[in-house]
Amino acid sequence: MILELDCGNSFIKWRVLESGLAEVRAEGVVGSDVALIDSLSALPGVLLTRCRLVSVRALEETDKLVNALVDAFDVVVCCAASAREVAGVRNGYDDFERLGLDRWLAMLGAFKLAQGACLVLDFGTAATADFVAADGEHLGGFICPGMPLMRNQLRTHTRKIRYDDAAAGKALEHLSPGHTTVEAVERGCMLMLRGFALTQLELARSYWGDNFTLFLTGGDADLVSDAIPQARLVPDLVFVGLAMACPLS
Ligand SMILES: Nc1ncnc2c1ncn2[C@@H]1O[C@H](COP(=O)(O)OP(=O)(O)O)[C@@H](O)[C@H]1O
Ligand SMILES: CC(C)(COP(=O)(O)O)[C@@H](O)C(=O)NCCC(=O)O
Ligand SMILES: [K+]
Repeated sequence: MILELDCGNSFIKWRVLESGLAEVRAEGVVGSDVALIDSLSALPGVLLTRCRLVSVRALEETDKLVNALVDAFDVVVCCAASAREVAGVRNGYDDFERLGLDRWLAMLGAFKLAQGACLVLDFGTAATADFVAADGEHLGGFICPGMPLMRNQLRTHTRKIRYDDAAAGKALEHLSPGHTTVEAVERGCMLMLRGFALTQLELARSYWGDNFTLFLTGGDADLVSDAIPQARLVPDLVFVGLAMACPLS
């Protein structure tokens, strides 16, 4: 079986596939290397042989995780690496190695699924936008703080904004102006995310009219999805690209 990992700045997204099949046997989201190994060890009837992984973490941190996986499961690990061009998509950064690998893989996945121009919006620790033209040229992108960074900046850098995560979830049941601190902050940050998304959508329209596909991905994608009904919500977009960057055959 194949283990797939998407190591973001906050969470590790994992899933286990049957070798040679697209079928997902098990999947999850964990906050640490130890929690990952524990979750995988607890899976009944799973024998991992290979692993493909993408990480936006520091090299030493990623190496540490790879070593832990090899020790625990004796897997052969393939780490996605930067490239100038894959599957018809051309990296648009001045220095192609500086482009976040999660962004790159999400673009590869999106271009494969769309077969044409696409806008990829990823809502994780950071919120990112990337534009890929119909000929596969990456036109560049934008990065801004995602929901966890926005709320934590307010909680850390003000004296009186304090609330816990449980209160945060409830505050987002509506989007009317808040009557409590938690409602005001959570709804305000959510509107910032939506504003970001709608601005990217306008830019894409100015480039391509209606001839493009808009993809939403990342753990907080559902915070903006009902504001953009025409978008395709593809939570595993990075994994689609990961399989392209690390073919295991
Ligand atoms: N099962 C989950 N565990 C943790 N966070 C989740 C989960 N499902 C959705 N989220 C949301 O996903 C966000 C993190 O998104 P993610 O794409 O995993 O970030 P990153 O790739 O930067 O680690 C969190 O702010 C949280 O609101
Ligand atoms: C922009 C990111 C921080 C997003 O990371 P994430 O929110 O998915 O954890 C990551 O793609 C990254 O570290 N990129 C390198 C800088 C760049 O893409 O220009
Ligand atoms: K991510």
